[in-house]
Parts: sequence; C-alpha cells; structure tokens
Amino acid sequence: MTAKKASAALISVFHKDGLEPIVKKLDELGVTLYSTGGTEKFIRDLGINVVPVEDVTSYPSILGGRVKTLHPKVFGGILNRQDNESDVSQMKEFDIPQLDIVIVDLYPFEKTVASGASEQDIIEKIDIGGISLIRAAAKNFKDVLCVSSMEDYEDFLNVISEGNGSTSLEDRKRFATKAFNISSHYDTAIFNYFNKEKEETVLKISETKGQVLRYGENPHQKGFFFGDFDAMFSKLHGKELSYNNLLDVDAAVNLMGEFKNDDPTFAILKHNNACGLATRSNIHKAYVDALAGDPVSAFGGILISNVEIDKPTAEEIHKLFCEVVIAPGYADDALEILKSKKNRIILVQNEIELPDTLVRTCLNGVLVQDKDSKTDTKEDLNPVTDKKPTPEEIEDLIFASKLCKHTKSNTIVLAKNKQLCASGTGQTSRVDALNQAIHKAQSFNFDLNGAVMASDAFFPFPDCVEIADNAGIKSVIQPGGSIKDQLSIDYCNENGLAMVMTGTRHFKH
Ligand SMILES: NC(=O)c1ncn([C@@H]2O[C@H](COP(=O)(O)O)[C@@H](O)[C@H]2O)c1NC=O
Repeated sequence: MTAKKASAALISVFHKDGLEPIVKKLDELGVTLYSTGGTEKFIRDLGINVVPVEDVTSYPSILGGRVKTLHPKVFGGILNRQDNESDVSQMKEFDIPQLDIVIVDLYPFEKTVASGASEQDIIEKIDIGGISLIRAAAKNFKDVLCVSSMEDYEDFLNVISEGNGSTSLEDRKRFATKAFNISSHYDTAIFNYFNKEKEETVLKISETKGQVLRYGENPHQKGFFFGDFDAMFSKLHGKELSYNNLLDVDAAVNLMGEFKNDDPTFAILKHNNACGLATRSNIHKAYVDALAGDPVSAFGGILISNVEIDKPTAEEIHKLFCEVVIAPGYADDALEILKSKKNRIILVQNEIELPDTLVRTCLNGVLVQDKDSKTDTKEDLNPVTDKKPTPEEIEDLIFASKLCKHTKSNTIVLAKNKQLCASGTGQTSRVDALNQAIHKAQSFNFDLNGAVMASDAFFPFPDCVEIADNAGIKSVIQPGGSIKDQLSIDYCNENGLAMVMTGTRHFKH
C-alpha cells in the first residue's frame, strides 16, 4: 500500500500568506498540527489547535531563533522508516511523535541579498532548521510528504483534499523532487553570495524558471529557455517565442544597449546580426533608413527601437513581414496597427540589466567570460595617420564600431551618416568580410564615397585598407596591434585615408 493517511504535520513557514486554507483543511481532516513560534501563533489565532514544537523538544526556541526545530525528537519523527522494526521500537522508546507531513517556507535569502541588506542581516537569513526539515522529509518520501515552498501550497491543498487526508507515493516523490530543487537552489544562492569575488573557480548555476520551447534551433531538436523573460519584457501580442527568436532578441537587446542614450535609433536583425541600423532625428526616419540597409534580409527579421514607436513608424513596419518588434513603448495607435498581424510578437523592453557574465557550452564543459562591456568612445580614438577624421566621420566611426562589436567575427562594418551601408559577417578572413560588405552595399546602391570602415580586429596586412580605399572609404577604425600595423598606416598616409586605433578588440565568435 503506497497511500498513507496523514495523522500529524509539522508546519514552520516564513510567509504565512496562503497558509490558512491548508491548516483549516488539515484540522478538518483530524491531522495534529505541530508548529514553531510565529507559525504557531498564526495557526492559534485562526482558532485552530496546534502543538508548540517546544512541547516535543522540551527546549524553547534559542539563540534568537537559530535553533528551534533542530532536535532528535523532531528529526526522528520525520526520518523514521515506518516499515523498519528497529525504527518503530526506537520511536516508542524515545517517545517520538510520528510526522507525516512537513510544510516549510524558507527564510528569503535571495530577496534579502537583493534588497542590499547588511552582511549580518543576510547571514541571519540563511535558514538552517528549515532546510534540514526539507531535506529530511524529502529523503523519507516513502513515508512523508514535504511541502518546501509557499508556491506549492495550492498543489498540496489539492492533493490532500482529493486524497481525503491520504497521500500517494507518487505525490510524495513528486513533492520530494520539488524539495530537492528548492534546497539545492537555496544552497547555490548562498554559495554564490559567499563567492562574490570568484575566489573559487567553481561554477554553480541554478535556474528554476525553465520554459519548454516548441523546439530548439531546428524542429527535430528539443529546446528550453531558463531565465526570467517576464522580468525583461512585457509581451503585448503575438505567438510564442521560439529558440531562434530568443537568440535574436538577445542579440537585438545587446546591440541596442549601445544606443540607449543616442538619438532615435532603429535596428533590424537577422540570424543575430544587424542587416539594418540607422540613427536619425526621429524614429520614422531611423526605421526607413535602417530598412534601406538591406530590405531583402529584413524579411522575417527582428526589429528594435531605442524610443517609443509612433504611428507613422508602425505604418511602415506593417508593410514588412517581421517576427518580433521590441521597443521601450508604443503609441496607442501604433500598437493597434502592429497588433493587426496575428503572429507578430510585440515586446516592451523593461529597464533591466543583463548579466555581465556570459556562459556557453564548450567540449565537455562550459566557457565563462565577462561580457564585452567596452564601448569605444571619442576619447578612445588614437589617430595614427597624417589625415585626421572629420567630426562627422568620428560620429560614423563610433556608430560603426558599436555595431561591429555585436556582429559575428570576422566582421567589417561600412557606415555613412549614421546609417549601416553593409557589413561582412562571420567570414573566415577579414578580406572576405570587407569584400562581402562592399559588394552588398553596392548592390543596394549605396555610395561608399566618404563612408567609414570598422574592423573588429586588427588588419594583419595592408590589403583591407587598399580595398576600402578603392571603394571610396575615407576613414577607418580598428583596434591595432598587428606587427604589420605600419604597412596599413603607410598605405593610408600615401592615399589620404584617416585611420584611428582604439586598442580594444571586439571579437564575437
Ligand atoms: N532554527 C531552526 O531550528 C528553524 N526551524 C525552522 N526554521 C525556519 O523558521 C521559519 C518559521 O519561523 P516562525 O514559525 O517562528 O515564524 C521558517 O522559515 C523555517 O524554515 C528555523 N530557522 C532557521 O534556521
């Protein structure tokens, strides 16, 4: 028989909200309730009989609540094996009450850390007794049902009501799984707090908000997202986001983060790279000029704006088939237009910081690195040629460099008047990336005379500046650092090009 009738429950919870229906139900079912200080008072105030845990331990809660349930009579009541003769006789010998249900809601450690509390307050929010109760009850799931978080109260209430006081082995094991999820996540959070300075080269990630995606990168692959999408975005409309949508949204948000404080800027991305980008005096113009960057690739793209989207912009966007639109907000009439396509995903981006550590799988492990948080500014530009870039060219160099940083390596970005003309993306050589960019820009009738070129890494040879010069490019930004830098500088000097070095490489593999 795997169904067990519950006769006693220990309840010790931090959050008392939501507890009332549970204790009422347990009382109605004739279950004896044992409880700790604040929880006991809460139950008693409801007019329900409850046994203080002190009556079991013969100890008061001591050391400011650090020790209240940590006692053999409590843990014996949870950990005894009901089908083990020796356990059963010891329960009698030591007068230990049988506990069939344990309900715990832990001290809110993570919330306390996030609130910026003092170290002492944080330390006091490391739950010791509660986590021990959870682990003990979950270990003994054959006999005990463990409710380990207030988020599971409703689930538990259904189980106990449907079973009329009995619980099935299946449910007890299901709740034990939840319990070990809670306890391991809790300890991970504590470790990561202590390991803030990253002294231990150990990686502990605990994501509890997993979402099953329709599929992975392709329909025959499974896919999941672990993260808190709702903290980052309010989804106003459209179909469920796919694995690839999420990757594109990530690329879009990271790119637009570079233009947060700039004039209205619009970007269109495909396969994580921008195919259109423009900064203008209003968002309508920015969209039109971003689209002009590559109206062919824009089909099915991810669109992002750094300012609210107005009606004229929405009318233009509406002519295009696009997967996702992201903005800090939408005018009402703009939203109405955008919503008129059933599947179009419309997101409002909330003001929230992205993590500053990047993680990806590698071989049989993972690679971890700091995010490339360096954005090239005017102060970073070291002019290395006789000719210096004009103020307009400097604006374009910074614009192109910001985009370069968010484009797959090897990359070359060509820009003019704060508009992306074209980029070469993810090429195996820098020359290929440049040729791809020039060819693409010319195919969309961009006049590259006076355009600027940004390179994510140094030029190993002077071939790139020569090709760029022949296409009409007048100014170049690159990190520098090649032993043959001087050859590129010499070419620029001989041919009237301006070049600046930043000293910062922006590879994106
Ligand atoms: N010290 C102990 O023995 C102990 N036993 C249970 N707790 C926690 O005390 C809280 C409930 O306390 P109260 O019922 O006094 O409001 C729960 O969050 C529970 O996880 C304890 N507190 C911290 O470790």
